[in-house]
Amino acid sequence: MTISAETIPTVDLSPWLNPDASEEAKDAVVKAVSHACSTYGFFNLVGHGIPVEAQNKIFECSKEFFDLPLNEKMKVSVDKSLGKSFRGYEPSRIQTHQEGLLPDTKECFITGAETPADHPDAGKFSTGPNLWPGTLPDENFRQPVMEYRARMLDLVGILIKILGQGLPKAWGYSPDVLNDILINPSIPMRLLHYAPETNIDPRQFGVGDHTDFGCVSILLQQANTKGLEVWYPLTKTWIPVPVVENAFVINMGDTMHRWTGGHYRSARHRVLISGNRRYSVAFFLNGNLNLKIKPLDGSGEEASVGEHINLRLAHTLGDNAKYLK
Ligand SMILES: O=C(O)CCC(=O)C(=O)O
Ligand SMILES: [Fe+2]
Repeated sequence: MTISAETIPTVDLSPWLNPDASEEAKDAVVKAVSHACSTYGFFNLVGHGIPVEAQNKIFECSKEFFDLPLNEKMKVSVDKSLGKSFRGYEPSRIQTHQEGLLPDTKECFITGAETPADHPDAGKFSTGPNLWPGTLPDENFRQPVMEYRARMLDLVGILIKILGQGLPKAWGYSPDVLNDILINPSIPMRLLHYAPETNIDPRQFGVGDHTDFGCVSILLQQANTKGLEVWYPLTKTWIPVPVVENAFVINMGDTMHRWTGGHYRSARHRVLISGNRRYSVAFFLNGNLNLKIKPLDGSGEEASVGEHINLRLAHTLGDNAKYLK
């Protein structure tokens, strides 16, 4: 694979999923993923086996939801979610990632693992029942959203195994070393909508310069759109993340960065605004919130996954962090 400052790599997962593929072919997938994550922290994934119909369906769900009148969307706004579960509609201009920037223009609809309200953990950070808009029939919205989430959970499980195998051999860990992150994981997913903007202020972004908080993020970009960029420190430039046909963008978050002593890089990224509408879907493996992780390279202190992520989210919400209290 060539290192190019113009774009991020594309990795083909199909040999990993093919029971007849050779060990060499599977090993080449591990090497390609590991290289992409340690160099860029970002790559496009093809050959993942998730049908195009499932990708189109989730965008249909997004359109149905975001087309609702604001008062309907506000009926499921995040301030109505149980305790600190942080589910439902987050309106535009709520989250600010850097001092000096204006709040993000994106609006989003957040779901997570479905935990009933009477479960002992319901209401804890990122844990609880989802909020579903009453006006959208289950079969048009709730069911396909939950089906898509299940596909993402399967895919992220595969990625965690590959990432575990791709860690430096000199560290001496079993390839299963990352697997505990998948036990009862926090897995928020955001349907995202960027409305066309006419007044373009240089401090305004769809999503401002940030890193993701969790372990692994899986992003689906709408075809024929642009705006996502990733910071590449070697050239000190923002690299556009192109929409590759039938691909998911995979990126590493802060928890993975910290866990691997920075070996897998949580890269800064942002979404530019434009006069064009854009939809995307972001699935985040935060992981098991109770898990205590210590950098695998021996470089730092132990930290709990949940505390780390809660603090990072609260910071970006500023006054709106009341939703987490
Ligand atoms: O919409 C996108 O392309 C990226 C969204 C993103 O970075 C995020 O939600 O963390
Ligand atoms: Fe992000």
